[in-house]
Amino acid sequence: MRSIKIGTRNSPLALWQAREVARNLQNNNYKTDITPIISSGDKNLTQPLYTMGITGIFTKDLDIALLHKEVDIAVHSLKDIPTQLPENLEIIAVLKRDYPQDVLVRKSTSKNKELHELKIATSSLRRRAFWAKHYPETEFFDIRGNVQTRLQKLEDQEFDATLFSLAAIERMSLSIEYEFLPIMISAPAQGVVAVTARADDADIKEYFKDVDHRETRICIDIERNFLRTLEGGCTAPIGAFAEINEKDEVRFIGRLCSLDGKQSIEIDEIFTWNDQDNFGEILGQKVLEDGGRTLMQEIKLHLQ
Ligand SMILES: NCc1[nH]cc(CCC(=O)O)c1CC(=O)O
Repeated sequence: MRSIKIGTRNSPLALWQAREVARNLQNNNYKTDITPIISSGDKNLTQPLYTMGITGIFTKDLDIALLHKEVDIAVHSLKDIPTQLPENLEIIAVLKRDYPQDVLVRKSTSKNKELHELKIATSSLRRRAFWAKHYPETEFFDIRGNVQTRLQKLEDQEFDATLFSLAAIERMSLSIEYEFLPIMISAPAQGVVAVTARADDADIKEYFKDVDHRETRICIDIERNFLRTLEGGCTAPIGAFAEINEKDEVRFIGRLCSLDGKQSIEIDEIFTWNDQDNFGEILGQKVLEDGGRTLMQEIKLHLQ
């Protein structure tokens, strides 16, 4: 049997996620081989990128490696994968979601401040807007880089706190203090590891049939269809979280917010799932009709 070539970005979090998928495959007696893809930019392509519909900055290089058959699968944080995949690529499996929440991490010298006093470092439109909705006087700072770099910047720079995905903290086994934030709604598909592959690779798709986690798949389909319905190719402060309760119903919470957090449209619904209805689209349409269309136009104008 061939060894399955796993493509991944080179960050510690990405490598952890790739190893997690490898562990899953090894449990089913498949051989694996992890290939970190470092470079971005030009590879010698005969076909222009735009004709392949490649958009995501985090996923682009791995999309190309897949399409060139340099790797058999790619592993990503699903929240980094655009709602529109390049032609002939598919999400063939998602792992069980564990930690979807955003959490607050303070620097050691800011432990005693009130939430509304904190200077917050985050480059996420969603995290800024949702935070500003509750604490409108907040001063925000940009922060980029992987989890470890961001923690170092937190200690070195003038801001008090930053927001992380709890999944990232757990996966990196970081022993840091964090606080849950009921004011946040996580990004669509946050906390979920996804595997992409070529849509016509029947062997690979067969290997992953048992890996795909059904409940997670149901929830992320709703969240991503909600996002796709709202955004129309533009990034905006959008939160979406679906979960299946003890009665086998789906609870969905979603939010579209203006960039400054002053206006927001919320949705909180419980429904019985079936595979005929596109609930994500139905819920997204609801938000659009409830003032979301105007809000999205304003956001697009601001971001241009
Ligand atoms: N924004 C980058 C990013 N993409 C995926 C994760 C973490 C893993 C996940 O939540 O799926 C992170 C870091 C973060 O949000 O703090």
